[in-house]
Amino acid sequence: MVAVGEPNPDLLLEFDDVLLRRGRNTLVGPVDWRVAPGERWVVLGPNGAGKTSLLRIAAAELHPTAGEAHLLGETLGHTDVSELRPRIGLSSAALALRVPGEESVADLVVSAAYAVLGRWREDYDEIDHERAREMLDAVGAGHLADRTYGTLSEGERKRVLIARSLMTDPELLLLDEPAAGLDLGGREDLVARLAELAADDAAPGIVLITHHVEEIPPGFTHALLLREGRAVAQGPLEQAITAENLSEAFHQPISLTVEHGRFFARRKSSHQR
Ligand SMILES: Nc1ncnc2c1ncn2[C@@H]1O[C@H](COP(=O)(O)OP(=O)(O)OP(=O)(O)O)[C@@H](O)[C@H]1O
Repeated sequence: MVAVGEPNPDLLLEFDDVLLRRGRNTLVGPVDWRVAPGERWVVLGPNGAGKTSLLRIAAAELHPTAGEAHLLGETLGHTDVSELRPRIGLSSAALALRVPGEESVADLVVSAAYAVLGRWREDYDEIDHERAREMLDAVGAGHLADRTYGTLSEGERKRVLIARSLMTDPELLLLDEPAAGLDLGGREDLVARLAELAADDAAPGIVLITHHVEEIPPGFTHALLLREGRAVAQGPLEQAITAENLSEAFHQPISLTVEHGRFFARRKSSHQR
């Protein structure tokens, strides 16, 4: 029996009535949300729904204004976030923008082990270099190790940043719109890689943010649909991703098809309504 207010040690993430306000605006919440080990979540919602804000709390980058956020058995506001953050892998557009163009891919990945951006020391342990190579291989980017970040395509950058976020062997992996800006081939390639990661029992718990149901990799298990900071639906994927819930989240009539574990959505034409 876990006392109220105490983190449940069996959960990776536990949000109780989490609320995030900036000025008069409520960006998130109140939201209750639980992520257990082995689960692969997608967080879906329209622009401005609060997805990135929610993820930044999950990354221990922001504290909730109200409610309680427990991460990996620790409670935000009652723990040293500098010890918590290395246990959480994060790949986001904000991080991508901070990477210097001249940074080598191998250094960018290996430096994650030291929670720094940019290679700040000359010598990393060989074991770190080996792991960096393994992580790059795991996302199909092993051949890019000697390139500089600035020379990579958008799709290659996304894969390298995911390799970096896996470097510390995190318990929770947070991916903020990893397929944004990718062309069709790049998206499909990334979705396939993420499906492989999702199927890997040794992989951490995963939370992936997207606007598009087409980007949900097969093997993902749960979904949280957000609208105006609140959960429209959450739970096992097939129960949460429905035409009805998507219509509510995106505030328009949506029709949905599912083929071989992939979802496809479009707006209903007027004669379908
Ligand atoms: N510091 C801030 N002060 C006030 N409002 C903010 C602040 N940061 C974000 N917002 C607003 O909060 C809302 C949620 O933003 P957030 O980036 O979390 O949404 P999102 O679902 O990730 O959006 P998108 O899909 O467009 O990236 C938006 O309306 C945004 O303008």
